[in-house]
Amino acid sequence: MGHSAAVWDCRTAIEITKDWNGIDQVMLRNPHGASAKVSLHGAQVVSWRNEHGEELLFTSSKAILKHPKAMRGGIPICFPQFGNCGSLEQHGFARNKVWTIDECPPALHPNDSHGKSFIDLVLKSSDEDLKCWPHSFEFRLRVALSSHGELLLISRVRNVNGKPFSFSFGYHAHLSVSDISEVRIEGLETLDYLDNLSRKERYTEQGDAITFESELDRVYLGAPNVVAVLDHERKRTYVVRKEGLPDIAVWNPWEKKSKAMADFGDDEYKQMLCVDGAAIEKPITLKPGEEWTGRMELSVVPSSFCSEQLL
Ligand SMILES: O=P(O)(O)OC[C@H]1O[C@@H](O)[C@H](O)[C@@H](O)[C@@H]1O
Repeated sequence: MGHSAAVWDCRTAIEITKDWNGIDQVMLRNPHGASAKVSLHGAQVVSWRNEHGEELLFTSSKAILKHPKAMRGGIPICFPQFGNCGSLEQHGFARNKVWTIDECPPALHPNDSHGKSFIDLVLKSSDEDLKCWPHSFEFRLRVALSSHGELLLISRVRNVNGKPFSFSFGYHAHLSVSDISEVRIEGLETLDYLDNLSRKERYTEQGDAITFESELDRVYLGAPNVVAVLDHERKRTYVVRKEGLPDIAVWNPWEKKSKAMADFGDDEYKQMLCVDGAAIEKPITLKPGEEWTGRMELSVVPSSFCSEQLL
């Protein structure tokens, strides 16, 4: 029996199974056959498929699926540190923790629920976390799949500590692309960026789009809230929308670096592009009791949409 959007029952659109480590993972479906899978391991979105069943996120064929390491691919959550800009492990500890399902999350705007299948996850600082990062927090993540197949991630971080704390953050989205050499990013031109390949020095983007012909590892500062990733060969465009996240990080390790990484398959760097909605240059500071919200929405449109219509 088919479902129209009006009678679609979001409760039946969710299924809980186990991931590779026996940790729960949640499958979200929409009425047209699109799906998203979220592991409680790191609250990592590990799959996002369109209504034709095509995978839209990259996962390495050599991904190491061993708790507590985050799998190479999908969308790991980088918190409370993005990259190596602090004293914590690379990209922070949240991606290596087992989150729980949040049965009674504080309310979000009705638009973030209506017509969507979604799951709410929560991570609270453990005694172990407090040893390396002595700030009590509650991190709530909603992952939602809309009836049009868009993937929405909403992070809410609350300071439940007696003192202010600061953190950096990123949705480390591994997009699946046909061939990195054929891909361009529009929306970042003329921006300043920090180049991780030259000691985070600041430069200004000169090109009229970002294209790829070698390793690239940058943080674009004060980026617009909509960025388009055009994949000419697949004739499709990813649209990345963000709110509450000033920066966009862009990463592709290229051949030499990916070969040196145990969890990358041969030449797989060609099929991957990381575009992260992030808060990196200026960490977010929360006073006791304050909450921060950062959202990222991913959608895919045919490449016949020109970027002027999107940006
Ligand atoms: O190997 P990791 O910890 O998942 O990080 C992957 C990459 O993530 C990017 O965001 C960083 O800018 C890179 O420098 C880093 O190599």
